[in-house]
Amino acid sequence: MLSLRAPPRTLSASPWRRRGRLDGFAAPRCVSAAPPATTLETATARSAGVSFPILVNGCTGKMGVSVAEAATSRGLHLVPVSFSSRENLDKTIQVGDTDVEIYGPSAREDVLSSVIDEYPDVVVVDYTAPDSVNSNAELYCKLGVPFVMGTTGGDQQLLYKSVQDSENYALISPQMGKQVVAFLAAMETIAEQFPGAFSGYRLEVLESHQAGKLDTSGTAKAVIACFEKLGAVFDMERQMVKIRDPEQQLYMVGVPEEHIEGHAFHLYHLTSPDDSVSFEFQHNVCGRSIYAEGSVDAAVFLYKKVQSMDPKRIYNMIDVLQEGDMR
Ligand SMILES: NC(=O)C1=CN([C@@H]2O[C@H](COP(=O)(O)OP(=O)(O)OC[C@H]3O[C@@H](n4cnc5c(N)ncnc54)[C@H](OP(=O)(O)O)[C@@H]3O)[C@@H](O)[C@H]2O)C=CC1
Ligand SMILES: O=C(O)C1=N[C@H](C(=O)O)C[C@H](O)C1
Repeated sequence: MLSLRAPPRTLSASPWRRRGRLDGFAAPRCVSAAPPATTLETATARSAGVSFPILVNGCTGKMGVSVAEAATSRGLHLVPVSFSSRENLDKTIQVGDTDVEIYGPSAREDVLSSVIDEYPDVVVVDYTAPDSVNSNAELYCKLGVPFVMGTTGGDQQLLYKSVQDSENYALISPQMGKQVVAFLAAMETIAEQFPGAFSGYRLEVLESHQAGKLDTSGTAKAVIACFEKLGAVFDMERQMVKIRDPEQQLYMVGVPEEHIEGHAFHLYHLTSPDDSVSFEFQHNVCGRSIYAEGSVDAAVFLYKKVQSMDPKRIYNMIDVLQEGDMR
């Protein structure tokens, strides 16, 4: 177990350690996960003309249940079905007034087909696990059901290929939080307009998430891709600092104790070749409400695209933001 006095080796040469208690990595003041009632009312009113069935896959998990709750709060019809990687779970999850029945892998194709028969305009939102991204996407594409892929990891190239080949509708994004999506959009714009502007700069990246997170942050990977276009050099395997130890998160990163089990802190530090210039960017999120609300925005956006038979078919959250469809 690592302590403040003995920082992890991976952090030993980093700017975060030089600052002692990572004091620049301060947590936001996180109060409540629930948005104020007035915001919900506004959102419900805004999506009043749009109501459709939504199936959230991964309701045994934390994001799945948060999205299901946000969807019902926004007046969408939650399909009372979700899937698990476990067979014969014989479990229901209560979300508001809905009892969501959980099915195992062997039943998922038949059950999803029946759902599509009953709710032909259903949209699926997927928050499962990195190792199910591709097989789940294959199934949604095979059955022609539009889906929002919030789950990170898997083979992203294959994911896009499955959607392209099937001509299905999908929205894929490792990041659903509006303000972080805006930051990512800004990074993509800078990278496109000024490629090589940070040539030779050293990049250091730290990401801290709850211990149960299986993969490296998909958001960090997307931001790093932009820094690479800007000319910074980064070796994902060797240089990425992933913090999953609650003690380090509490004492070194500064995550509030109540958010140790649900946070996403990211820090990117750039240093010029002669050490005379440095840049630092951070986005620190406590809880999951911004992703849950963004996921519902994504489902509403995708539903509208399907209804209007939009030819683009594959979208990301920057598309949603650009069309002014994020609350
Ligand atoms: N895009 C974004 O903005 C965000 C993305 N994420 C991503 O969402 C994913 C889930 O995160 P989180 O909810 O915190 O993780 P959890 O571990 O809490 O939940 C994931 C759930 O997926 C279930 N699961 C695993 N395999 C399958 C499968 N094949 N079919 C159906 N369900 C399955 C597991 O349940 P069981 O054991 O019953 O199978 C588990 O409960 C991660 O990839 C994370 O990175 C998270 C936050 C924001
Ligand atoms: O697993 C999480 O929690 C999160 N995953 C996403 C990612 O991998 O980028 C988004 C956010 O960091 C929360």
